[in-house]
Amino acid sequence: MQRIRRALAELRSGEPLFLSDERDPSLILAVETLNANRLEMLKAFTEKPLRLLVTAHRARSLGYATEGDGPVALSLADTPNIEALAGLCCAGTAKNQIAPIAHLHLMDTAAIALARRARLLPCLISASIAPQYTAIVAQQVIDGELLSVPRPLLQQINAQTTEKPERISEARVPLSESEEARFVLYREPDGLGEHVAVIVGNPNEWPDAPAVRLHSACLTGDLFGSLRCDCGEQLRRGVAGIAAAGGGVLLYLDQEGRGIGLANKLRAYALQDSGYDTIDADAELGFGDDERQYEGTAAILQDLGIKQLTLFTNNPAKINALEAAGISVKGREAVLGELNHHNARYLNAKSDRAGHLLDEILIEDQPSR
Ligand SMILES: Nc1nc2c(ncn2[C@@H]2O[C@H](COP(=O)(O)OP(=O)(O)OP(=O)(O)O)[C@@H](O)[C@H]2O)c(=O)[nH]1
Ligand SMILES: [Zn+2]
Repeated sequence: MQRIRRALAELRSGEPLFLSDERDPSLILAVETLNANRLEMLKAFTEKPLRLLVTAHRARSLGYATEGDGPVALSLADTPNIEALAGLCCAGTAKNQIAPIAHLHLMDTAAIALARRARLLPCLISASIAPQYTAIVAQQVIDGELLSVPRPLLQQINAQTTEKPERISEARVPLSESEEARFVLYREPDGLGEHVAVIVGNPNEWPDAPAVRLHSACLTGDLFGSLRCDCGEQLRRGVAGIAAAGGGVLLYLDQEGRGIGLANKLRAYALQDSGYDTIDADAELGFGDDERQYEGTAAILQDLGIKQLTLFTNNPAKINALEAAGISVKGREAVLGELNHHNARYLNAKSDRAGHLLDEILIEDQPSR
């Protein structure tokens, strides 16, 4: 776990990682952190063309006929240029500069999972280390200049998401929508994610299936009242609804941008301003429709003693995810925000493409801007 945490930090700060696989020892770097020096450094260790690792979503949006969820490796010409690389990772002008497909290495899938977990663009550059440089790389690892990530460790990256968040601290926080409220903070085992359970009302007086809302963080909507989405209203109405239903929990989940992080959500917003809808924009960036995971969420509910609940949501996928994790969803209540001309396109896409139950507010299709 400690090494995975360090690997996430290295990747985010633009340091290379040494993937110490016997067959294909290589250095990887996140493309969004690339600069001319870092690119030269990678090239200095290899005699083969550099490879670009992208997700299946990104490969498909680049026009590759790939099936399944696994990543795709592209073979880069001798002198890849940073702008063209960025264009291959993120919607840009590079679609006509299609590179040939390269061989996948055993650690590629886990490496892409690591980039996702680091909430970076899931796009990595990889350099196979030429045999004459392995001793230099080994020395850098010994000197602490380079972090080595062995294959078994990297393969744990997905498995670790099933570890339970830990209860850290709590306090009474009266809210305008419910004066009787306590905030309980849970920390993910990787030490990065933090979720808050807002306990509304007195748990001893809750109904048998207490009201629960799983609210995914939305800095723009929750804090600033962004008109691009409906989150801020849903947050406040969620607390009020839970209080009116006799109490329960609003879980404020560290899942900004449907799990892709704020940096990527802002990238997706920029794409939406050039015509993509919310789902296609995420696909252009290499992400699926919804990258959120709910195993930790179910563990928090269990820690709070909740085995059955009434869910405040319009998203059937959340009901399915909780049921799959062993929590019984006895009923559903809608939590609606307000339709406006900035969020109409977003809400329509959620209804038409992601199956959200929003008929009550989607009276008519309005232009987005
Ligand atoms: N990637 C991405 N995330 C967005 C966008 N707009 C809002 N979000 C995020 O979406 C999450 C909220 O998801 P929604 O689809 O609005 O609602 P939900 O949580 O699935 O369902 P409800 O329970 O009905 O609210 C928050 O994490 C927001 O930050 C967008 O255009 N792109
Ligand atoms: Zn929002």
